[in-house]
Parts: sequence; structure tokens; C-alpha cells
Amino acid sequence: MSQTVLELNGISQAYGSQLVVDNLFLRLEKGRIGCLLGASGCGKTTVLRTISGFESVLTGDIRLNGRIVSSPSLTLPPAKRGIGMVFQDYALFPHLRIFDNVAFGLRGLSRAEKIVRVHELLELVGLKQEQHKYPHEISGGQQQRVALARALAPRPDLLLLDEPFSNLDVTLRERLSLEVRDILKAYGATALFVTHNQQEAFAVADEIGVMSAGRMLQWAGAHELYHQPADTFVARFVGEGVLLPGVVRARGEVETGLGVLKGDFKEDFGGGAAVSVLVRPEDLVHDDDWPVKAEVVRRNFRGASILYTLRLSSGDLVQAQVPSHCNHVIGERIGIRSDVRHLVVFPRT
Ligand SMILES: Nc1ncnc2c1ncn2[C@@H]1O[C@H](COP(=O)(O)OP(=O)(O)OP(=O)(O)O)[C@@H](O)[C@H]1O
Repeated sequence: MSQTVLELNGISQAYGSQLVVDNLFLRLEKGRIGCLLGASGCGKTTVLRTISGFESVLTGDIRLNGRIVSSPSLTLPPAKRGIGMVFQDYALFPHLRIFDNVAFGLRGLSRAEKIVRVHELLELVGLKQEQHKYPHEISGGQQQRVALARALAPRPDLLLLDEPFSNLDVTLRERLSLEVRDILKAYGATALFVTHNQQEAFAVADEIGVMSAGRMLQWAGAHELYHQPADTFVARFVGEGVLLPGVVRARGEVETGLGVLKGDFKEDFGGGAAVSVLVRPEDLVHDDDWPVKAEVVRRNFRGASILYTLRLSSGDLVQAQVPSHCNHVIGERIGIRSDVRHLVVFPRT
């Protein structure tokens, strides 16, 4: 049976009169990796600081393994929470060797036990060979893996990671984020990390919470967030594509600039209702035999594919992801066919 490690029940937090976390709920099961995803300033770090006990809550409570650690009348000190932290700047001790950095938080163990534990962790993050080096003698990616090993060493119930990859270059970021996921899974850790980078969230997390202005808009797996966004903010924030204006013709049918799109959608809009339909770039297929033509207004070459921004004859813009051997110039008219598998429809405001 699954066991809930972390629960946030309607927590709020403010700096002065500015509410930065607003009635936030979240539940993370043992062994799962969660992620808070949102633009800068939406309150992600404040939520982490509140979970770790550096901030208190104004409303609601935080439970770790069922025990209340924060409520308006209680803030258990950080050291008593059994939480490990990894920061974006690694925060390694520059004057300690890698071995001693990892051993730092291990209390109550004999020297022999410490050696076994540190070696186990360094093995896990693939850095046993580097144990005698100092932090400045290893790369940024390696330093972040040491920070991870150090945080895991005392066997925390929960690991919190604050923008753990943001100091690394793009290629390393991508590789390390996958490596970190493998390490956390191999260890069976329960972890919550924050990022503003959705590719990172997709690569690492089992569940992602999209935040805006201190609120949690949706908490779901990457597939669900992408294909069934809860509202237009999440639809725009996660992934690419457009919200195409349309009018409901009948149940499951919407008239748009791409023609009539058909498919089930949850909401029961009446005929004639003005709606927005989410159209992702992969929902459109380049097909010059198709009668619907659109004008190329922008192109973004991505190597394997080109993301075209196209103007329909209705004047609406859509985006299409097309294999990059289909090379078209701005101003050209190309055929596009919609291959929308399921309709995501919102009331148009
Ligand atoms: N110590 C503080 N005192 C006053 N206001 C603060 C403090 N820390 C953060 N804030 C404000 O609270 C809001 C949320 O900040 P927070 O750092 O939690 O956001 P974030 O989503 O983590 O942003 P980033 O991705 O830029 O780190 C912001 O408007 C920020 O300016």
C-alpha cells in the first residue's frame, strides 16, 4: 500500500502584506518525485522553505509521514524534520574533500560505518574515484552529484531540491537531470524539486504541480498536464501550441479556422458556444494534398523538426511541428491537416 510522505493541506504564506503562497494542497507518496513548476516569483522557493521549516505557515498544515510539522501554532525546526536539501549553488564545503563533504551530516556512526555509507553514496552517484579531491577540482555537474550524495547520506525521509540544475550549461543540465532521476529512483528517495524549466520537470518528475501567483493550478503527471491541462494558463504554460477560437456546432464538434474538429470533450457546451480549442504543434500534419492551406509567418529550425507558425485563411495563427526535410520559406502557403486526437476545449473569454 502506498504511504504518504508529504502532505500540504491548504497552506498559505505571506511576506508582509504580500500573499505568496495561497491555500496550497499537495500530496507526495513514498518513492515518488514531485516538482513545482512555475515562472520566477510564483512562490516555489517559499513553498520549499516552508516545508523545510525555514518559514512558518499562516494557514493549513504540513505533515511528514502523518506527523504535523507546521501549522499556524507550530514550526518544527528544520533539523528535526528529517529532510535533506540540495541547493542550486551546490553549497559544498570548499575546504573539505569530497569524502568529508558527504560524511558531514552523518552523526552517531563509527568511523568504519561512515566509510561504508559514504562509499555506498559515492558509488550511487558515480564519484567514488573522486573522493579525495576538493570541490574546485571537479566539474559543476559532479559537484551537484556530490551535493545529492551528501543530502541522501543521513537517509532523509524527504529530499528537497531548489533549482538543482540551473547553474549548469544546457547539455549538461539535460544529462544530469536524467542521471539525478535514475539516482533518486535507485535509492527509492521521495523528493520534491522546484524549477521554472518544463523540460527538466518532464525529465525528472513523476508528478508536476504548475504554480502561478502562489496557487497550485494543477498537480498531475507530465502526460496529463500536456494533454489535459486544467485551464488555459496551464495549457499555455506547459508545452507549445495555440488556443484556437472556435464555435461549438454540436456535441463533440467545433468549427474552427482548421475546419470542423471532432472528438469528445468533457464540458457540455451548448451549440453556438464560443470556445478555445487547444491545438498542439504535433496535432497538425503537413500535407500538400490537403485543401486547407496556411501561410508560413515564422519558422524555428530545431534540427530534427521545424516549428512553423502559420496563418490560416481565417486569420488565426497555429503552430505545426514538421520534419525538417520539409523546408519552407516565410510567405509560402502549405497544406495542413489536423490530426487532433482528443479535443481540449475551454470557454472563450
Ligand atoms: N524574504 C523575502 N521577503 C520579502 N519578499 C520575498 C522574500 N522572498 C521572496 N519574496 C517574494 O515572494 C514572492 C515569491 O518568491 P519565491 O522566491 O518563492 O518565488 P520563486 O517562484 O521561487 O521564484 P524564483 O524562481 O525566481 O526563485 C516573490 O514576489 C518574491 O519577490
